[in-house]
Amino acid sequence: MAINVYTPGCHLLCHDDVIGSRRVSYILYLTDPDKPWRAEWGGALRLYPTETMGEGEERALVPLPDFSVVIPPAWNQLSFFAVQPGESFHDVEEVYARGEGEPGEDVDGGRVRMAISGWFHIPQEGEEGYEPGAEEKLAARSSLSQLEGKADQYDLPQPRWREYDGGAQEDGYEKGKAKLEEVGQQAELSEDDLQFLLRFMTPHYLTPDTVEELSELFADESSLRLSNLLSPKFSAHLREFVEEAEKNSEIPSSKADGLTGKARPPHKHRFLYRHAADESPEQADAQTPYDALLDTFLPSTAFKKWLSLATGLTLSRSNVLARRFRRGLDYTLATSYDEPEPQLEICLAITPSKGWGEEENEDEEAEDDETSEDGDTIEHDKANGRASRADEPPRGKKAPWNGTENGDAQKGSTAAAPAAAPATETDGVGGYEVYMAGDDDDDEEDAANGREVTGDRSTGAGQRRRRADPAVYRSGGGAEDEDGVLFSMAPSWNNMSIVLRDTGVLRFVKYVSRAARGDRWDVVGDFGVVPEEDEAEE
Ligand SMILES: O=C(O)CCC(=O)C(=O)O
Ligand SMILES: [Fe+2]
Repeated sequence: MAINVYTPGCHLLCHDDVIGSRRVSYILYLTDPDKPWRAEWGGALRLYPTETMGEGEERALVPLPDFSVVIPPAWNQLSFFAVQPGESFHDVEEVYARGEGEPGEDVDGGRVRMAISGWFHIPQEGEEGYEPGAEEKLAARSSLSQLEGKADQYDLPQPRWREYDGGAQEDGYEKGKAKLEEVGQQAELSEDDLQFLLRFMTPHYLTPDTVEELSELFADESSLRLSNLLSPKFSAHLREFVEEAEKNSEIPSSKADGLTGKARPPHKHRFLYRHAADESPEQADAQTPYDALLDTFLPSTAFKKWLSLATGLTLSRSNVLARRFRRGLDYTLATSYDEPEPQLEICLAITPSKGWGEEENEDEEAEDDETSEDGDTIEHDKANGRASRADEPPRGKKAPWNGTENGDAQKGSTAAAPAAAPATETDGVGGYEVYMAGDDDDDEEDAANGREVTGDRSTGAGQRRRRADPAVYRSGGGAEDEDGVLFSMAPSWNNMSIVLRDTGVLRFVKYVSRAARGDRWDVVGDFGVVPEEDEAEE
């Protein structure tokens, strides 16, 4: 049994309450009896329907991305439901902050959602109705096992990997040329590559000096933040487009079918997405700037080449996805990266609205028309791009990610004593992306195997682990920020993060509060990294 108090900004993400032998969940609402709760204040208990996917061995129950039942709280109201593994998914709607000018005599306008909640369990040993093994059976079907098991195949979006074939053609390329010029994977950018990249990127980032500087920084940090990656001209077009698109509730569609959707299941994530198209359209001028970014620029071989040079890594394949996190709705829960080889992850922030807790950038785009379409020479760059070190504290006044992330805890299946997880004021409007160190158990295991967790806090999200002589083993304690945050970035316009993500590193996007001034927009890309030993054979 627990008492939870939700004040404006508080919410609880989707979960199924399954822990151990819980059978029935109940909630007794203790809102202010003298100020009847209003549905528009939020705070409703919302239930998610499930659907059965697959057949036979592949059969799994999966919750739909949207809730179907909404139960606003009320003084002295009792709600209860059966706890069913993989089925009893529910969440608590954000308690919305009072809008400007809305009446209300006290700070929260009376929006204090207090409730007592608890669980009745199946009969325990010695109790009437006790069935040996019943609890174990329940546990096996828990959402935790769903999380790791066969239900994954029904998750959306599924990765769509694009393989590169060395000299793959981009539109505007002279066929075959790139291939001839390419000596090894990390070849210099050809004149064609430069011409192509200059249609999108700030010229500064394409100069050999900058690329070299970036690769040195990256070697130290395993991560980079690049501001103003997109050229002023392209950025201005794109911004205009996204600002217009923000007025609709969808993600801008693609000519090809089946590329857009809503991420699910909601106990892992929810956001609108669009995959990069498999083929870049024949006519570039029929593209919106959003299409051009997603279908042409980021999946291009030229961009991969540049990324390879900027990181010193040999890259194999990519999976590019545009995302829109709608305020008051969307988030991702922390998920761990479990592949044995690290992967390179980029995120281009293209959120046009302000007020995300990051320093307010002056509008830098607009005027600069110098980056002409036919391509400036790289010497003629305006150095308005800026790379910063990953261990630099995030710019801005507050660091909302320094709070604990209990607001989004997947409590049902992982914690024994969940709390209501109220978000605090320092959470701001959310929407930021965070990389966090995974479970410490791994590190202990590594230590036992004579592996070292480097003690260097500037290592970035890579949290590189190297084999080390057990005699010089140092404990990982104090190695990273105390709260385990390795890297974070708030929504912003035209900034790119590049992070080498190691096995076990967690990543999530904090729920975007309805109080945000807009939605979080970004484009993310995952790139396969060819291990160094194999490079010779490539
Ligand atoms: O407060 C509510 O309406 C539901 C709370 C809940 O789901 C929980 O605490 O697990
Ligand atoms: Fe619950």
